[in-house]
Amino acid sequence: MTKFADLNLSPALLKAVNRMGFEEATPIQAKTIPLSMAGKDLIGQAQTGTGKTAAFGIPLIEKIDVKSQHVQGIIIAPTRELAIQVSEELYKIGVDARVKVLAVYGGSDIQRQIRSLKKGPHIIVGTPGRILDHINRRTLKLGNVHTLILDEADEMLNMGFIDDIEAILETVPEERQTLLFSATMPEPIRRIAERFMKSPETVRVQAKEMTVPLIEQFFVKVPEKEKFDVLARLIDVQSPELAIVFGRTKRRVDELSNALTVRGYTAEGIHGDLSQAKRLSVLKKFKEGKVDVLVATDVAARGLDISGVTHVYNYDIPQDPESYVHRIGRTGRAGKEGMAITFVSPREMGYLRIVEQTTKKRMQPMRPPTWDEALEGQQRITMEKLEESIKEGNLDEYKSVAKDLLTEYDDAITVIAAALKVLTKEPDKTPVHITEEKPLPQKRESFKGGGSGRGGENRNRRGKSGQQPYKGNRKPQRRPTGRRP
Ligand SMILES: Nc1ncnc2c1ncn2[C@@H]1O[C@H](COP(=O)(O)OP(=O)(O)OP(=O)(O)O)[C@@H](O)[C@H]1O
Ligand SMILES: [Mg+2]
Repeated sequence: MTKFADLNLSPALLKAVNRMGFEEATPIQAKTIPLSMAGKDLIGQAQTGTGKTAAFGIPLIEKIDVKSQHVQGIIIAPTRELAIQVSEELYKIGVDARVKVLAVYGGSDIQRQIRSLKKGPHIIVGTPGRILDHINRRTLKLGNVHTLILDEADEMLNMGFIDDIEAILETVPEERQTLLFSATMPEPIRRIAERFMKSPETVRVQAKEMTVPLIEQFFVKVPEKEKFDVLARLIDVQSPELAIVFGRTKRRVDELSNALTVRGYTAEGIHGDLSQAKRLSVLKKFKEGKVDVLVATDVAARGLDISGVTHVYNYDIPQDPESYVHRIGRTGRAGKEGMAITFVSPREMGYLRIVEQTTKKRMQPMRPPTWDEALEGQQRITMEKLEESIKEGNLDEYKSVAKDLLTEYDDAITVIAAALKVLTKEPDKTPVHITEEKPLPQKRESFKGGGSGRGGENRNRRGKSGQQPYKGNRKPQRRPTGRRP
């Protein structure tokens, strides 16, 4: 175990890290902070939620000359929400050292950003498009940058982003330090990455699996038509504290969040077609617990750190394994438990295998809950609320009404049953419309190019009898009762 005090940090940084409640450095922090402080180029790969932000943030803050007015560090992130989050974490780390951090991202007032840029921030965190925009307007000059960081590096070097990244790199001095971090780093992308770096060291936190062991992983084989009812029942049974439902398309996200709302859940959607103001307000409500279910495209898959997310539902299985790793990584962060459930239509089973081969972790089959089981789940929530209320006491104002009721109807069981019924959100059967998505193009289930010893026969042994009933899955955290009306 490495203490931050053993990492040669300045007093201001130690103070900040303490205030943030970090007791020990996580493995990726312990391994990369010294290398990074020594000026090495690095590719850092470690599981989701293991503190990669502070792993690159702490050494960067240490290297900032606060007397200078120049931008000295630049961090590029794939989404606006992530850029904001990273800038907030860096602000917390650097506040005692008086390091100024600014987030620049699309969809927000550029003139205001320009005014902030004039105030001499030391570190810029931004999305590629907006950073380039500022470079082209000459409102952002990177000639004094000594450290460049790509958060979610594999995503940033993905085809969609690479031109922008190259254009940004051209304006940063050659003798910079370059740091790349992600939970995933497919080999072809790593090769691209090395072109931008000077004899980089790859630091991988050795883990058996690419995903976090504290996340229980399940799949439900379910025809497209039945997915929505299964989702609703699972939410009823498992009563997540906060849940994220990932859908494949923007239309899917809109339809799912509407349908969930119709059925009485507090759900909202987030995707790239919404205004930035809307995206931020949805996310804020979710963080505050005013929305229980966030329905999202992959725009929310990478990097977002929201405490209290106990369940991730993949309404559609993601097309590539990396996306799966990042999506489910929105739960099970910083040592907490979580549960991930992936819906697979029968024709998409091949994708499930490919995901498992990449993560080196099997998903357990789960049987969809029945209506009765969903009702039991909701009744359990009501019971928890009641028990809590009994413990709290303070019921005097209700006791005389209770006495009246019991005098009028002398069967106490009937009275309590009626009260329970009124308080319980019964699984709702209101019809909803979800447009059917075409399944992904079929992939063969067989394992090409082997080596892991996990051939098809294991998979075939998973008969129906091997499926876990939902009940066996303890829910990771109790939702504080009384959240959902
Ligand atoms: N040493 C530490 N001790 C305790 N908590 C920490 C420590 N370092 C970071 N954290 C917290 O852990 C959470 C996850 O960190 P972070 O978002 O950096 O993870 P990540 O590795 O970047 O994940 P992802 O791959 O999903 O982006 C954050 O809330 C962060 O503040
Ligand atoms: Mg991260």
